[in-house]
Amino acid sequence: MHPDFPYQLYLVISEESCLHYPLLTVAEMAIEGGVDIIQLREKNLSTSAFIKKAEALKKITDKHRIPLIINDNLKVAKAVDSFGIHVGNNDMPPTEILQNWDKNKVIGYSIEYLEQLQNAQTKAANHLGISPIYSTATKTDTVTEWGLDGIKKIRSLTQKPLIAIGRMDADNAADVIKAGADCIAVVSAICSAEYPEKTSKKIKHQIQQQHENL
Ligand SMILES: Cc1ncc(COP(=O)(O)OP(=O)(O)O)c(N)n1
Ligand SMILES: Cc1nc(C(=O)O)sc1CCOP(=O)(O)O
Ligand SMILES: [Mg+2]
Repeated sequence: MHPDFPYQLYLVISEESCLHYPLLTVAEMAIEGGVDIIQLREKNLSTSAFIKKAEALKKITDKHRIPLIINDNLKVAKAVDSFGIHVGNNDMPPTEILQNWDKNKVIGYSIEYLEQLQNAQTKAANHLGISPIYSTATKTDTVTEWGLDGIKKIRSLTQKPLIAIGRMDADNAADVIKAGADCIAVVSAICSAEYPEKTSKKIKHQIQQQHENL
């Protein structure tokens, strides 16, 4: 486990991605199954509707004492006093977030190009999303498909916590951890599962087993 990011299974959730139950139900089931951290990623809500949903989700994450990350929107993150925010190359950059939010807040930043590892945004970020490991129908505006070799390369260039995202599931989680990722981020494998708790448990087990072997 990375000392600066003691989370192994990261749920990225939106209402749209939840196929069998409402978002709050999926979140609670996933936490029961071992999810350690949750990001609320609502790309089509107004800021006020995003805040309402984030407030409802934060009640659950607070109850279970796990961190809530807000995708993209600093106003929402501030309104709910979230643990942190996740941004990519088309969002407010980490350096600007640092200037406009409490210094103890946590910033995640997506890595799409190797050159980003040398930039000021990576330096300002607390952890990095490897974006994506494998191409996925859940997010189609991506550039690099990093694969296992990409994870190894990025691992050799930075000590920051690495979050693997993009078509992650129980079948590939162990290989991704073995390649150097610290944490696995999941949307559809959990949100579209008939049994989100059982699926989360399965993925978490694969991650933990692999961490023990390293
Ligand atoms: C953990 C994690 N990693 C990467 C992303 C992608 O962020 P971004 O590149 O800003 O794309 P959108 O999610 O905003 O579409 C993420 N959200 N979480
Ligand atoms: C939110 C997100 N970001 C990505 C990136 O590559 O940066 S891929 C992605 C969606 C991942 O969904 P699934 O687990 O269903 O493949
Ligand atoms: Mg973004």
